[in-house]
Amino acid sequence: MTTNDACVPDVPDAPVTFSNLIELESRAAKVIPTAGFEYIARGAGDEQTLRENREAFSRAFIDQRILTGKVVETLETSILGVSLRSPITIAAMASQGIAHPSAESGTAIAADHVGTLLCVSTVSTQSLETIAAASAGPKWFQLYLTRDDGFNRELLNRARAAGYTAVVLTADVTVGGIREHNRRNGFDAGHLRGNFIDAAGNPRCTDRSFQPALSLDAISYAHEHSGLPVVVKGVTTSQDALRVIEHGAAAIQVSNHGGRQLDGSPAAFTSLLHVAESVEERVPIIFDSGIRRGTDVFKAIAAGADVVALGRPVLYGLALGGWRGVVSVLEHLDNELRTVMQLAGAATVADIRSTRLTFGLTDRQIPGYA
Ligand SMILES: Cc1cc2nc3c(=O)[nH]c(=O)nc-3n(C[C@H](O)[C@H](O)[C@H](O)COP(=O)(O)O)c2cc1C
Ligand SMILES: O=C(O)C(=O)c1ccccc1
Repeated sequence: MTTNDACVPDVPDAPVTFSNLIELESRAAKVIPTAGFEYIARGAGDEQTLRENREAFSRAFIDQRILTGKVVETLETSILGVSLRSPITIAAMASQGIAHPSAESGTAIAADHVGTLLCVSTVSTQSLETIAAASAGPKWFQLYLTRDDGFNRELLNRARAAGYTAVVLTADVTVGGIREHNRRNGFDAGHLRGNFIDAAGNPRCTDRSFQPALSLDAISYAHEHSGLPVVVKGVTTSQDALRVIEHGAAAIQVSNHGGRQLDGSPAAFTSLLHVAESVEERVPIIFDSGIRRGTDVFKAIAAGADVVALGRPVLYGLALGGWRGVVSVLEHLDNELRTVMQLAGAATVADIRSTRLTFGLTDRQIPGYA
């Protein structure tokens, strides 16, 4: 037994009440054992990028439109043919059994309940088939390429066979990020990998380590062996956005992995501003890293994202209230977004897209400042 599975909380499925998603973190810290909590909550290195993911939103302001006569009509939207009740989807997150015994199945039930999309990690606690069977809702499969080619092909086949409708190729984990807390805590989630064992519990993969030499060929590889559209996750620059689109990406996910990989990379929101301008709507854009408020969702869409993906708060909801806790988290963020839309004069997601953002001036830039 390792420190992280010492006492996974078996909290009953029940709605969770809270004021905002930020305060959920300290609540979750009380129920998830320390090693697992730090694995989820913290970032790489000095956590400069983790902090900046939040800070960047506070420098962008929403140009409010008044006297429009508009009332919020719908939050509905779609991405790669998937209809969503709201532009808020769930990011791929590994080892969800750390947060709650229902693990990814709990998250899948919640996603279906609220009508959103779930992205399932290669390194999920439960197998991708178990998670697919837990709910009927739409699912994408997040791919980490291992060094075992046969296993990679098998995974992609399994994902298609189980009904996943896209592959999300994560490109920013060519090696694990520098996460000192995990070393200090002796944290190892390696035993929590449902896709890497067969029904009898035997290993399915000869070398579980991830492929460090990822190149653009991985896009066509993932597409050929799954027959599914490929989303490239971990795009932070315009140049890379254009390169992956040229090499067949059906969509891109602007993300810095929630500040868990390259510390010192810019806020994902800062990256989005550049990337969206260069992409010019050639492919849809999914955005993640740092979304905690309805205003963040609004700003990301106004900056050019089609949908956002929510990370850590989903696991906090799972830890605090099982699948019903995840529903509380998603509904809360939807409600905040609805209020922000109404105040800003946006009746639909398309209206959010056409809202302009203003960027904070420093005192010295304010006209008339001496
Ligand atoms: C506990 C945890 C596990 C994660 N595991 C994966 C993973 O297996 N694959 C992946 O592509 N991203 C993974 N991510 C990154 C998320 O997909 C997403 O980029 C990030 O959490 C978004 O930032 P946020 O948590 O600030 O919302 C993980 C994130 C967390 C918090
Ligand atoms: O922890 C993560 O963010 C992550 O993506 C990951 C990478 C390798 C194994 C497990 C999770």
